[in-house]
Amino acid sequence: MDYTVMLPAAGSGRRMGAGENKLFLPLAGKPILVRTLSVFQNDPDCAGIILAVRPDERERIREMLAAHGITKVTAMPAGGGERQDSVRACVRAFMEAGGKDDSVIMVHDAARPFLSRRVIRELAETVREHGAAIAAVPSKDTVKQVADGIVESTPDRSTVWLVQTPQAFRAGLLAEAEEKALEEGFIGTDESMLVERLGHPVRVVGSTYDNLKMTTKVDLAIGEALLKRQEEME
Ligand SMILES: Nc1ccn([C@@H]2O[C@H](COP(=O)(O)OP(=O)(O)OP(=O)(O)O)[C@@H](O)[C@H]2O)c(=O)n1
Ligand SMILES: C[C@](O)(CO)[C@H](O)COP(=O)(O)O
Repeated sequence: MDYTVMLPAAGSGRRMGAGENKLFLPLAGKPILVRTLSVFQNDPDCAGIILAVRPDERERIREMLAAHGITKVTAMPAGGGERQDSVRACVRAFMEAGGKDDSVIMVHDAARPFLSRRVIRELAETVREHGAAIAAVPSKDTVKQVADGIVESTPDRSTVWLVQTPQAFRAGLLAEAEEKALEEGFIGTDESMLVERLGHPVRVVGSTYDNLKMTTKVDLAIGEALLKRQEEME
């Protein structure tokens, strides 16, 4: 089941505090960006990768792709100030290159190198039928809504899911949701929020707890430990 992946990689890694884009940091010897790209490079169902980059990093990334045998990147549009702008640049590049409204596209954070092929497959199958599907895990913790340091409410935990990427959509649906958000000045923290605003139902596919986003130094340490365990099991 073919899909094309939109990979926003144009962040600054402020919370990682590395002084450069965190995607260049090594995770057990390989840059985080290369680890994430390799998942899609090695997935026969992935027809292509569109990578949003910071213009001043384009050349360095090009060299990295060549050095690591990543051949599926078909476009590298300039990312924007917000993650959502970077994803929109990818979707526009996809459509301009002849992408069809009913093509399956996935959006995946370049900073999440541990996604599983099983989740990608289930998302692709679900989106073919329903148009929109996201990866998520049930919350293991009790969640509170808090205002000014005071608990306002406690949502029923059985209804709370922690959302990850990939998030998969029919291309035309996501493009419409993004353009509406742009027109209305709405900024969401994921693509699902934009599609929800169109009133389109978004399905949830059960993912794995190790599909972590490398956001802070603690995540890097956990990532190293996960890779070590994987190597020991192989
Ligand atoms: N303007 C932006 C912001 C983020 N991203 C990408 O979106 C993904 C998830 O974002 P996040 O983890 O927040 O990355 P950063 O923005 O780099 O980190 P921070 O918010 O700590 O600065 C990353 O792959 C990041 O490169 C992007 O392409 N364009
Ligand atoms: C899209 C996302 O990864 C879902 O958890 C997340 O919302 C990205 O958030 P960030 O603000 O870029 O860390």
